Amino acid sequence: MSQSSTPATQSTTPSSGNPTATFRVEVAKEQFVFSAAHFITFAGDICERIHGHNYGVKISVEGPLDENQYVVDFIALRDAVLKETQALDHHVILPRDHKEILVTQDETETTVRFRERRWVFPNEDAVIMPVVNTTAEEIARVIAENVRSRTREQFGESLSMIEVGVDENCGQWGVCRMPW
Ligand SMILES: Nc1nc2c(c(=O)[nH]1)N=C([C@H](O)[C@H](O)COP(=O)(O)OP(=O)(O)OP(=O)(O)O)CN2
Repeated sequence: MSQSSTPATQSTTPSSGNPTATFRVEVAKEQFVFSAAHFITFAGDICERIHGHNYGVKISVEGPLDENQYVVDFIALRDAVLKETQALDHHVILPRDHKEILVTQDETETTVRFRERRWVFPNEDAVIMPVVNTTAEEIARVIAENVRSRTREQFGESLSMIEVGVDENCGQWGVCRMPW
């Protein structure tokens, strides 16, 4: 017989080939790109001009193998990340928690103030993110938290770690790693 007669759902000992092995799934697809505008402050009070990036994303999760010998299904993880990248694509990303970049919304418009400067966007163009500064590191954290909550029911509690990297500019990665 060319195929195993063992059904995929039969319980196996995780990492049965080598009990000391650990496993990780990484997904880094060309589709994981989002084009978005942002600006940050740095060095205390320097506020960048608004500008855009073609951000890239990669993700990995660590944990034991399941009955399929998967950490998690690539496809499920890929689709969860795509929901995040698609929600950010062609938007301006604004910080919710910055002390001086103040973001307010009325029924139609999002107004942003930094000292004497002011920017106004249609609400549908703006994503207000729960971050202090919209750095690659903080965007990575939010994507990691969102993917974790989106997939927790499906992937269960046995995973140990999730890590998301956000690339701002062809190799400049901010990475966030957190417990599952
Ligand atoms: N650790 C981090 N460092 C920096 C971040 C960051 O998120 N994490 N972000 C920035 C700025 O957003 C900056 O705009 C980065 O953009 P970039 O285009 O790479 O910078 P340049 O304008 O110098 O690049 P060009 O290639 O000249 O366009 C800075 N640091």
